[in-house]
Amino acid sequence: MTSDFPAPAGTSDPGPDASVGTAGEGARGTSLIAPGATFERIQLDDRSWIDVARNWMTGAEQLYAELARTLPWKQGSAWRYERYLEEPRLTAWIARGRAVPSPALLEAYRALRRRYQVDFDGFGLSWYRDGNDSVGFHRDREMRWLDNTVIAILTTGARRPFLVKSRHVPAGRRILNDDSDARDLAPGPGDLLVLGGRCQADWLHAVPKVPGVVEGRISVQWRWTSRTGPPERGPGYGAPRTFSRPR
Ligand SMILES: O=C(O)CCC(=O)C(=O)O
Ligand SMILES: [Fe+2]
Repeated sequence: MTSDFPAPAGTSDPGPDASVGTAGEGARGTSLIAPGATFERIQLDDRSWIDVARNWMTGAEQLYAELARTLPWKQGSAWRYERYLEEPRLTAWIARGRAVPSPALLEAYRALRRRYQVDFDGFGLSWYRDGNDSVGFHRDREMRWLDNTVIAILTTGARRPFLVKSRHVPAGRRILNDDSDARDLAPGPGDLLVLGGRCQADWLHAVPKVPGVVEGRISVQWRWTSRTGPPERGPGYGAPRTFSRPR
């Protein structure tokens, strides 16, 4: 399974404002987060883990339709093969302190903050319109400090593969596009994945293409970094880089 290019969503530096917008707050009387949802922790290695909470949120199909209809979706691009290519998905970013577009997302944000006791940055969203949209193996390097991060990802819409694999595989074993060592967490609507510890330093993740899938998937991502350890250097994922000889 391959994607056009590795491509993490836009994240931005945390702003000074720790609050979230209140649009729609309290509009829905009942909780959408399952109070008794089970969190299974997958220990990838000593310092990297992923929590999986199946059916964490109810109503994720309706939420998909609402987000698809109402968010300011953008077509991102990245510098690849010496030119800008369109990213095969749409993205949206709701900065911290801005109104949250849906009460369900505000509730999710609050539940995550309570559980993980970290101050997440804004809301990132990715829309895979069908099985042709994807994001290749990558790390969320835009966060810069990857030593200790928490990245929560809520799935709405279709179930798609979500692959995770170590980035420390001996070069000889890393055959191009061989994902046989990857683990598929296959999150369905309402499922929550939380990637923590050194996941962004030592592990790669991807949402590969699935030919023939026509339903869309929207993921919502909340990110936090401890801002400890050495920061990432080098260009961000979309930045121009050229490998041709200088003229
Ligand atoms: O859509 C997803 O589940 C993952 C998205 C992702 O990895 C990213 O945008 O950095
Ligand atoms: Fe990512």
